[in-house]
Amino acid sequence: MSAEIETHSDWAEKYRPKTFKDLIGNKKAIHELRLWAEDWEKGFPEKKAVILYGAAGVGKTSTAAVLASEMGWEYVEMNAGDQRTADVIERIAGAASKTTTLFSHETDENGKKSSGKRLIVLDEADNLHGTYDKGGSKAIADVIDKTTQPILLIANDIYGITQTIRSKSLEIEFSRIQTRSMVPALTKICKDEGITADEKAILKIAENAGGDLRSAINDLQAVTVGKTEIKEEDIVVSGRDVKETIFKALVKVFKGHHRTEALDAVKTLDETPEDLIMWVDENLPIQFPNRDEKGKDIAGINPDVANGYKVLSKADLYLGRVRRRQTYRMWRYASFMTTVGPMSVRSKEYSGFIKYTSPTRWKRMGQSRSVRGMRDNIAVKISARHSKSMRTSRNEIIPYYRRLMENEDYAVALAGESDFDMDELVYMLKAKSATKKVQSVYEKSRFIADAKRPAETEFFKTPEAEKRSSAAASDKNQMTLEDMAKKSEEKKAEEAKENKEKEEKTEDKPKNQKSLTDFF
Ligand SMILES: Nc1ncnc2c1ncn2[C@@H]1O[C@H](COP(=O)(O)OP(=O)(O)OP(=O)(O)O)[C@@H](O)[C@H]1O
Repeated sequence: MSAEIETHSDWAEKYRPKTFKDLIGNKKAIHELRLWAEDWEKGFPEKKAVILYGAAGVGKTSTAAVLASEMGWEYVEMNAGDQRTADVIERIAGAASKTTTLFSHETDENGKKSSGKRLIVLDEADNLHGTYDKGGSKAIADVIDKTTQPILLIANDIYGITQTIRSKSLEIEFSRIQTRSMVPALTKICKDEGITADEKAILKIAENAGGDLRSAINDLQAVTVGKTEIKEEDIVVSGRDVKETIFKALVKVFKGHHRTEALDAVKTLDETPEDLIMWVDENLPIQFPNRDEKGKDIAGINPDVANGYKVLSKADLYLGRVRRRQTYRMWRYASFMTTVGPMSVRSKEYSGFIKYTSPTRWKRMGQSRSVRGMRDNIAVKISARHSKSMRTSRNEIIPYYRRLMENEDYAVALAGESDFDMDELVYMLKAKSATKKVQSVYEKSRFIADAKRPAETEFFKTPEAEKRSSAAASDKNQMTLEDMAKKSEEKKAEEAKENKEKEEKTEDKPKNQKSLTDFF
C-alpha cells in the first residue's frame, strides 16, 4: 500500500478532547493533576514529575495535552519512536527542561497568557528497557532531578517504570471508563456524524470495549461504515456465548472419562490454547477441592491438583516454544495436555455441581501486558513501514489498518507486507483468538511476507516457508540454476586472470618494497 494513510478520518482523533470539560471520567485523577500543575505555577511542587498510568484508551494522553493547553504551557513530546537513548533524552528533554520558552509570558493565539512553562511529556515510559532505550531510565531520573520544567510520564503499567523514577514522581492512576459514561460520548458522536443509533446498540459497543474509550469509538466507526442507522443486531460481539461453550467443554475436561470426547469439545471452541490453559489453570483447584468423600477439608495439597499443575506446566512449555519459534504445530500438543491432562491425573470422582470461574484475574494481569506489548510490536512494524512515529502508528494507523483488514484481501496483503504473526493478526482482525479465519489469512499472508524477507534470513526459514517460497519461485529457480552455472564459470576465469596479473606485478616489485595492502 503506497498511498499515504489518511489519518483525519479517524474518529478517535477527530473527537480528541480539547478542554477539561470534554474529558470523560477520572475526575479525581484530573483534579490531582491540576493541583500539581498549579504548584508549578507557584514555584516547585514536591515532586517535579508526574506519572499518569492506567489502561489504554482512557484519556491519559488527551489529559496531558489538555493540561498544557489550559495552563498555557508549551507541549514538548518524546515518544518511543524517538529512540530514547540516554543521549537523546538528555539532549531533548534535558535542554527543554532547563530553558524557558521563547514566548514566556506572552499571550498565545487564543489570547491565553503563557507562564513560559514547558510540559515535557514522555509517552510509553514503561517501555524504556528495549535496545532503543539503553540508559533511558537513568537519563530520565537525572532530568527529573535537574528540571526547572514540569515533566509528565505516561504509562500503561506502573511496574514497568523503575523504582528510582517512581520515587521522584507523583503517581496518578487513570481507571477504565465506565460504560454509563461512555454511552453519552458515543451518542454525541453519532449525532455529530448524522447517524441514528439505537440505544441498545450504543450500550453494547460500550460494554464490549471494556473501559477503553478509544476502542469503543473505533468500533462505533467500524460498524457505521456506509450506514446512517445502527441497530442492536449490527453489533455482533458477545462474551456470553463463549462462556457457555467453554463451560460445557470444561465439564468434560474435569469430570469426563473419554479423552476423545473432551478433545472434540475443545476443538469446537473458538479459544486459543493460551486461553484454554488459563481456564483450566483457574478452575483446577476449584474442581479438585481439598475435601474427602464426606466433604471434610483434608490437610495439605490435593495430589490431583499438584499433578494437574505438573501437566499444565508441560503444556505451557509447548506454548512458550510456539511463541518463540512461531511453530503453531505445537499448539496441538499443548491443547492435548491441557485437555486430557486433568482427566488422566484425577485419582477419584468429584461429584456435585461446582461453578466455573472465568480466568478474569489472571487474564487481566496477563492480557493488559500482552495486548499492550503486542500493540507496541505491531506499531514498531507499522512505523518502520510508513516512517511514522510510534504514537501515530499506534493511535492512528493501527485503527485504520484494522478497518481496512475487515476486507479479507486487504487483510492478507497488509498482514504479509507488515509480517504480522498469528497473535498480532488476532488483534488486527479483532478476533477473540486464532480462529480458522485468522489462520487462513495468516497462511495466505506468508507468501507475501516470505517473498519480502531478505535473502540472509533464508537459513532460518521453517520447512513450510521453504516449501512455499520454492513453490512460488520454482520457474525462477530453474533459470537461476543455469545462470548460476554460467556465472560460476565466468567468475573462475576472471579470478584466474586476476591471479596471473598479481603474480606478474609481484615479480616486478623490489623485494624490500611493501605495498600498503601488505600491512593489513
Ligand atoms: N477520558 C476520555 N475522555 C474523552 N475522550 C477520550 C477519553 N479517553 C479516551 N478518549 C478518546 O480516545 C482517544 C484516545 O485517548 P488517549 O490517547 O488520551 O488515551 P490513552 O489513555 O493515552 O491511551 P494509550 O495508553 O493507548 O496512549 C482520544 O482521542 C479520544 O477520542
